[in-house]
Amino acid sequence: MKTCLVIGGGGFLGRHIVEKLLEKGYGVHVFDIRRTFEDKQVEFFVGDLCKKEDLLPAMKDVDTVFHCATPSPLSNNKQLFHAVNYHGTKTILEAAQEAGVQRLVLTSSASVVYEGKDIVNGKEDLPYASKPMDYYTETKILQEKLVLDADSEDFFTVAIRPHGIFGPRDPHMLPTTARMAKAGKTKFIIGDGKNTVDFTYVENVVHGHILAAEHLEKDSVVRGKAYNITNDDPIYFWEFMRRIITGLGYPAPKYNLPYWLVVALAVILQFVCKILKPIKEIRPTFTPMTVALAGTHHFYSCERAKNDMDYKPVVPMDKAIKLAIDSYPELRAET
Ligand SMILES: NC(=O)C1=CN([C@@H]2O[C@H](COP(=O)(O)OP(=O)(O)OC[C@H]3O[C@@H](n4cnc5c(N)ncnc54)[C@H](OP(=O)(O)O)[C@@H]3O)[C@@H](O)[C@H]2O)C=CC1
Ligand SMILES: CC(C)CCC[C@@H](C)[C@H]1CC[C@H]2C3=C(CC[C@]12C)[C@@]1(C)CCC(=O)C[C@@H]1CC3
Repeated sequence: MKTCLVIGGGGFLGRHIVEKLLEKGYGVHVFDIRRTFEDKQVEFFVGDLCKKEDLLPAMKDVDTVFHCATPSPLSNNKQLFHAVNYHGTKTILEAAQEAGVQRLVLTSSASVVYEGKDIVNGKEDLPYASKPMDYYTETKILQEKLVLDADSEDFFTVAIRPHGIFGPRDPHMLPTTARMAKAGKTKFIIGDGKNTVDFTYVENVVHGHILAAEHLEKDSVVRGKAYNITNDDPIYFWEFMRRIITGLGYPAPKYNLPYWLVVALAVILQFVCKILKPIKEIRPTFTPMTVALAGTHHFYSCERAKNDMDYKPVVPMDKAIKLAIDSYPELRAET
């Protein structure tokens, strides 16, 4: 593993992987649809991962590819998800093999096994969701299968399944929560507030990716496998949210709403949005998927990563929450 290419390296997780690779002395190429930062140590390639001719120059002399590009998981664009996550990943695999790349680490998602029902200490051998709740999950499943099936004698692959990533420059968790808090929409707890979930600090996710890449050798057990990577410290969803919301200076959620009621409202809202789509595109924060995530248990075992690649989180939850909040002074409530 000498020169690495990070596809999606201009995004949240990708850029953290880039920073750690540089710190560890690797050569780094970045491929992304737009340039998001400048760094003299990095060769930045702007292009569309759906185009092999865009990818090939970025893969020259690269031995390891990290693929962590995706359209926003909170979008509902079926065509875009299929084009980028499925067909684009196929194109990446073809280009990588043509360019002589030896290893590919995919950022998958623990959500590939989640379909809105409780998951308690879920292991990697749970079946893929038979009814994925959104196009994001549907195409993450297709993508992961493609990548794991591509493992071969001279091209080694592995998939990392993080869950609920947060940290500096996170585009979803803290910004969405702060926006809702500012609009006075975080007064309510969905369900009894006792559902336990994983939230994972970005540096732990990076650590899991780099360990996987460093273990990806000919006789390694990690080849062709998926690995859950979490903080290994499940927390009540609403305790985590309370700490983020109050940490940003907003009042804690305090009124409970029945879970079934909010699910029903989200399903109705989704139906209304579908009808209105030709006239006006609306993207509600509360979809059946986000409501399910807020009201069910979903936490995962990382025993496999501990056993096969000696994984252990490097940043504990208390410190992670503090670092994340401190990194976002602009999201704080005005006083
Ligand atoms: N965030 C989370 O909680 C979790 C994320 N994951 C996975 O982690 C990975 C990284 O996610 P995250 O860092 O949060 O996402 P980001 O949106 O921050 O990063 C993804 C990057 O990919 C770019 N991209 C999108 N389409 C293309 C394309 N066609 N060609 C080239 N680049 C493209 C995006 O550009 P642009 O922004 O312009 O679209 C963006 O820079 C993804 O695979 C995601 O599925 C897994 C579990 C949880
Ligand atoms: C309920 C509100 C106070 C706060 C809303 C927060 C949500 C925006 C986030 C809570 C769980 C998050 C999550 C993801 C995106 C952001 C949340 C819905 C993912 C769907 C991102 C992509 C994945 O692979 C799985 C994540 C699960 C958790």
